[in-house]
Amino acid sequence: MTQDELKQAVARAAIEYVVDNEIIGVGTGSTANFFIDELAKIKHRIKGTVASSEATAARLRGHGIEVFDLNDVDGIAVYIDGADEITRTGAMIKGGGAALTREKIVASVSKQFVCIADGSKLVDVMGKFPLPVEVLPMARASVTRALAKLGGTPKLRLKPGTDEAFITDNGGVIVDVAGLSITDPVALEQQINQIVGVIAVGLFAARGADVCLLGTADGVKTLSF
Ligand SMILES: O=C[C@H](O)[C@H](O)[C@H](O)COP(=O)(O)O
Repeated sequence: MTQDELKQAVARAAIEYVVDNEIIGVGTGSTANFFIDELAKIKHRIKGTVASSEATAARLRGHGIEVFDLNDVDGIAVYIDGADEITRTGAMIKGGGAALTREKIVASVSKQFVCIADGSKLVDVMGKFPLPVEVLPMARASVTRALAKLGGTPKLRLKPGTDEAFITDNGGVIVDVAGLSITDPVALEQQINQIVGVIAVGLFAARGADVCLLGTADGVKTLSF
């Protein structure tokens, strides 16, 4: 099976977790996109969605699925999203698609977090995937210096093919920290959150996934945390 076929398989399996007549939180990225396409087939069953990025909102609306502002909903039954890395305890690195801050906000108000990922994302120790940190532009240099002290190599994310900083949906920039070996994700998440100028860090450890649907050659495996 190709990686895309694995992503499609977990996206299909995630439909089981959609709660009828409720608001569904929807993540960002290639795996989440497969999920949106599956959700479109049962859109009549849900009340609507909250999106974790402008790109996701546009794809949902393109399918005729209602997208609510988070401020206009009382709660979210389930949040479904991909990950860049996930451990066997449900901690994740997210933000490869630059949507980490809104993803974290939507996840924080959702009753259940269902991670959908192809098998390559499951790791024993996170950090092979550079850790994304969203930063206020005026604090780029000071936050980069603080992140360097943690032992990794921070690098400003650029717009593809340019030497200009990539700008997020929130007007922030992303600093990707390579070369970390994240043995205590909860502690590192807390430590990075305390750096002044950090908007959010792409470590989802204090609030990790509740369930992971992992696409493997032997089928979709369900990990519960
Ligand atoms: O900002 C993007 C998100 O955190 C994605 O969920 C993550 O990067 C995984 O994306 P993909 O499903 O494309 O591998």
